[in-house]
Amino acid sequence: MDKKSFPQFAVFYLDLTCYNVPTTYIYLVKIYKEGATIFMTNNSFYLNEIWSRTLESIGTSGRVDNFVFDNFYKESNLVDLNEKKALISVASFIHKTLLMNEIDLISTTLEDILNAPTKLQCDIILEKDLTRFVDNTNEVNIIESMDESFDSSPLREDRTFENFIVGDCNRESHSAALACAYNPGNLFNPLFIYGNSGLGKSHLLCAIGNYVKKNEPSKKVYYTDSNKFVDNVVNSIKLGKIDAFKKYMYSIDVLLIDDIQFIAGKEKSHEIFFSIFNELVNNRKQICIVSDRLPTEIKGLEDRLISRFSSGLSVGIDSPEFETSLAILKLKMSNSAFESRNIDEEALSFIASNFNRDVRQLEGALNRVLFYAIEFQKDDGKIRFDTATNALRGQVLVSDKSGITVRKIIKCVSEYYGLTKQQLTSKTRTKNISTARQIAMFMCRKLLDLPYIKIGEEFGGRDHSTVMSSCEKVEKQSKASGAYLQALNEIEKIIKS
Ligand SMILES: Nc1ncnc2c1ncn2[C@@H]1O[C@H](COP(=O)(O)OP(=O)(O)OP(=O)(O)O)[C@@H](O)[C@H]1O
Repeated sequence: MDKKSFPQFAVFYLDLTCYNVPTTYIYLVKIYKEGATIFMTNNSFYLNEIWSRTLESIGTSGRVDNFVFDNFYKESNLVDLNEKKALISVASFIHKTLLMNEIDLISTTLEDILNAPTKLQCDIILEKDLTRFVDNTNEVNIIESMDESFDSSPLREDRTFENFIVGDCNRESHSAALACAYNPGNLFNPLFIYGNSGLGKSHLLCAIGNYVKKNEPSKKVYYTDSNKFVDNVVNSIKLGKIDAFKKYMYSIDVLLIDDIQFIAGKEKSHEIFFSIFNELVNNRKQICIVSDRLPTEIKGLEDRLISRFSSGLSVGIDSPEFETSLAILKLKMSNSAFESRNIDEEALSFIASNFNRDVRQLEGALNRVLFYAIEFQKDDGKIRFDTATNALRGQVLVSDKSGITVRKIIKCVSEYYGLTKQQLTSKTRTKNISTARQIAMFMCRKLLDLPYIKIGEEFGGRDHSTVMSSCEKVEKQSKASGAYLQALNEIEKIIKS
């Protein structure tokens, strides 16, 4: 062969008599200087032949209902085959589910037809996924490419660093997220972002993904919430593809996991995630995780995962303060269909100061005002303070009704024990002050469901583990002493009054 002129073509014949197939199997191979690819094959004649014999055998075996056979089996095709694996394509997810249930029958029949010396692993793929892997010149590598189909969650392209408003509440998490996106795998690994619902954690996760995809398109980004991850683990185990799933996950460069708290209690997923975690971190691949609480506060999470999650950087994200809320509202206005509506600063300030528990609440209040304005406003179209207060009247009352805040809890508990508020949040450890402080922390957890870390911050920057053990002590003591329990009940009543 003249080695200087590439590409060249060669024809190979494959002897299939061991499989009792009379068809000659021909490959037209395109040879380059660096290697070769199969340019064309009569693969499909051969596969059709095998598959029609397999179906005939299944159809006449009496093991499948005729209706099912006509509607599901006959609609399938054998699209690839090698000595270890067979790949069958079907039209819909329902077909796939039904045939997966009968995979043993399919594989044993196929093995019989082929007179296969070893066991065959059969996989079922949707036709629509198949087209992604096949082009008209190359029919190979379908089986290898199948592993691409492990579902991720959609990465929201509209959530970027550019449209994330930064303030004191989220500065640290924003900087850490940006640093990870800029230099994945090398700075903080894993990055763990925690905070209450609606504060922008998923937004930051998507922003990391979008940034990497834009600036380093060769890197493989995978975004998933932990429910989807658990589904993938369960399905992969069911389909005998867990090794393929792990292999696929090992190939990811940036793994973004939302709401990790939902993995709690799912033992098998813990195990799989643990090995994926170690593999990625050891290979300097970036992992970013978000949760509504610190790893140590997630009940039902294995210790080894807690320690892995805590081994990188954990950053919190808080409720937006007034200025950040105002800036977010202005951004949302400029991006909304109501961009042209004129809303005055006072109306925005009203929303920013009354609905800033989280950003979702801010967005909801703004939308309510905008729709209210369209529905009821008959003046010059400018949305003013009174339009906003009218639109949100009921909502403000509702949020005012409970009225319980950390400040109120500290005030009530300190008054109950004849202490000052400063004593309650101080470092003093005298018994009566410690007892009152523990109760106040416990009430913050019970009545406001605040994360331990947040309670710690409110009580003079205490460690979350101190808060956790204070709450446990109060619970224990309330079970041991009737008088203590009575005091607790009285305090709770005062706080709620
Ligand atoms: N700083 C911010 N700037 C602009 N938009 C923000 C900001 N923070 C949050 N948002 C917006 O608020 C909404 C809720 O944010 P997101 O879904 O990221 O919250 P989350 O903390 O992940 O909540 P959950 O835990 O419930 O999933 C989204 O529309 C997001 O774009």
